[in-house]
Amino acid sequence: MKINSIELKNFRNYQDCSVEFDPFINIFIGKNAQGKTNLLEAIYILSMSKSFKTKIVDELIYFDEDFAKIHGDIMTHEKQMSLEIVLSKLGKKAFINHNEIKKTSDYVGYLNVVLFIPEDLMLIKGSPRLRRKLIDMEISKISPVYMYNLNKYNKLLKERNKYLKMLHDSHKDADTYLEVLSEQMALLQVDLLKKRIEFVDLLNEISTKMYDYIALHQEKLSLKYKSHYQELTYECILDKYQKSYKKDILLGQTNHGIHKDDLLMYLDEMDASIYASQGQQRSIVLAMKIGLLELIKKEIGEYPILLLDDVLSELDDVRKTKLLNLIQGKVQTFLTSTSVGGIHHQVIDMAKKIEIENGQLKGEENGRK
Ligand SMILES: Nc1ncnc2c1ncn2[C@@H]1O[C@H](COP(=O)(O)OP(=O)(O)OP(=O)(O)O)[C@@H](O)[C@H]1O
Repeated sequence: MKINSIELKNFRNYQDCSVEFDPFINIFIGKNAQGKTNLLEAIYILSMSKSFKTKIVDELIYFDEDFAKIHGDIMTHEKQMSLEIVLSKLGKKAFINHNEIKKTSDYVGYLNVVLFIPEDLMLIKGSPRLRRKLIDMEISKISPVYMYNLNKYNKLLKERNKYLKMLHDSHKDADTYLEVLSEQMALLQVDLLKKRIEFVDLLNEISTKMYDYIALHQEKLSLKYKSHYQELTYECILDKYQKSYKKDILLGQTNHGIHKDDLLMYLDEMDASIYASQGQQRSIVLAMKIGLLELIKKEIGEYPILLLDDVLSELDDVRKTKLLNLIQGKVQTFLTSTSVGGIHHQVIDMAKKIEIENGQLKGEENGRK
């Protein structure tokens, strides 16, 4: 899939912007704070209907304006489509081919992106929440049902935690309502967990190969999903709920479930969250991101778009070349850089270079190589 062009109105520091893209490599070049990441963010929002930087819609709208608009013409499965996101003080609206789409799970999936930002290095040593978020985001791109059920689960979890606090504060025991909430959550978890485990198994298979290629066969990467349940059955999950009613009420929260799970990473059986060096962490994240490109291609038959924000400077020449070899001629890629200096000359030669200054594209017609 590809984005042919994008138009922005009042988005971040872009008042009016329109740009056509190269089907393969596009580089946004500019000094600091000119709007390079903002442009990547716009593409990301067009894909996921939300930002990777903020939950506050107002921050996305040009100072003092009432609304922002992101419009993109895309090509997917050889079909041309238009996607549009309108952001205002009232929230956001999503449109496909000018028809409003109310449910996020019906919108996400037409334009798939894989994002790689410097903060992703935190995936290895940061909190399990980051790894769960990655799993959920990536499965949501390929499975609207998963996204829909996950939203339902999160709402139930919020409701259950609120109810547990109430039981705790009023010194009450478990009752029928807690039982009903637990049953509903157990039922949803069977499918959600199955999907997560399948996803991690597939990602493991691909990322292991990618790591082997990137890290020059030095050690073996393996990924494993960590769940709280012995068996993936409704009965087993519900039994665990029932056995932890007392503890849950005492602590006023649900102490197990997919919201507590983790993605474990090993290098030659050693826990990467403890032992991986900086270089190894970069290789793991890169292997996983390329693994995601391949996984999405396998699932939906097309490569997603790759967004690289400031990450090339984090990679050494060997990794840069390997990344380039893996995506060249296959994946539409957008990357940001303050200068062309840090970028492989092969990339520069074939890319469309888009210069950005203070929310304006410098001579769009000069953007071509
Ligand atoms: N809602 C907004 N309205 C107007 N300008 C905004 C808004 N949000 C952010 N900006 C401006 O956008 C600029 C930052 O843009 P961006 O993060 O894309 O920079 P960048 O070119 O990627 O820089 P760096 O190389 O430092 O990462 C800042 O000047 C900031 O003031």
